Amino acid sequence: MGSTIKTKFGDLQVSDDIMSGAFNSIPIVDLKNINSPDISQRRDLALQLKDACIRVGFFYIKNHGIDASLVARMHTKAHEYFSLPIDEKMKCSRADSKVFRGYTPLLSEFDQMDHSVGSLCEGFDIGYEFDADPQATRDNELHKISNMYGENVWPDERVLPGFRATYLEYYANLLKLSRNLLKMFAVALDLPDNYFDAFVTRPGSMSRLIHYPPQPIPGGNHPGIAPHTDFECFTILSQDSVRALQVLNSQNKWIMAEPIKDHLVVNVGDFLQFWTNGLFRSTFHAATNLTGLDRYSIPFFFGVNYDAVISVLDSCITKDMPLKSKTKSVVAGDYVRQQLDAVYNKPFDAPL
Ligand SMILES: O=C(O)CCC(=O)C(=O)O
Ligand SMILES: [Fe+2]
Repeated sequence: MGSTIKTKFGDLQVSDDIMSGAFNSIPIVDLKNINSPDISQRRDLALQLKDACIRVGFFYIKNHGIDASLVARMHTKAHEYFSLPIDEKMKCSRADSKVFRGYTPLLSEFDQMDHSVGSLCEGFDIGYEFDADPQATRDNELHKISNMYGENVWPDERVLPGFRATYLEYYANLLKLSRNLLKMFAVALDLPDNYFDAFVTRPGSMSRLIHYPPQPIPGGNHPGIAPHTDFECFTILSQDSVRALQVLNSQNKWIMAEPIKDHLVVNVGDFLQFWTNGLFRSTFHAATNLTGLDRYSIPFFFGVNYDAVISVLDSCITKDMPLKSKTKSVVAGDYVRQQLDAVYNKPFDAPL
């Protein structure tokens, strides 16, 4: 029993079983000491994160400091947005954006290797803007730095009052948490805790609201999002109480990432996998909503400055772990554009 999935990193042989409820296999990390003045407590946290990133590439976080009421308000705004008439949603069409921002209707995004079946989800994407970053330096015109910076598109304030303000507040809070977490990753890699700071002064981080409707034909299993890895450093996901997210474990079995109240889900993305020469796993995951209920999720994809060059860390290239990728450096914005093009415009014809 099993099947092969074609991925951007090559073919994967996966078991068809879904181990449901097995969230013991996805560790829970308590972030209460993330800002502790006691360096030994922070180092202990960094080691827990390191273990999760090496073994699984996925973990839940609790005591993360994102206010439950802010998360609830954001989910309410997502419901309100997706409940708008399609004509109103299409006024924000992503297809009109040069930087992949705005509204993507049902069945309009694809597996990066195969565009034959559209995903059963609709999405609304935003990206970095100075107003979403209380720490913004505003010392440059972003669009001159990388062609991945650009304008966000927003629904009319009269149609959806408070939508923009709530999303920017949510984004700003997630940015702060992500910059903090990245410091812990630096410690986990035996680097100074500010090692990555210069990479994230204007981080190319997108966030999206996603709505997965119930299966149109009861009993169907149309994928909501095909197996993929995320592109950036890591993703912080808020899912509602409806299950759908599955994670491929190291035995290539799907594990259901059950929703846990007030916890967020974090997964390693391609940049951290690349930086660490594969030590941290950018784990394949997918979402299919079989519940008969509407499901909403809100990923925040924490990246680095789009103009930043990411080079494999020397400390992660050893005799036992020679360089795994074809190239030693990538420009962040170029990589993300290439990946998003394969989702929306033209599939990869061969693995990377
Ligand atoms: O909705 C989810 O649970 C996962 C979404 C996801 O993996 C993505 O947008 O990259
Ligand atoms: Fe993802």
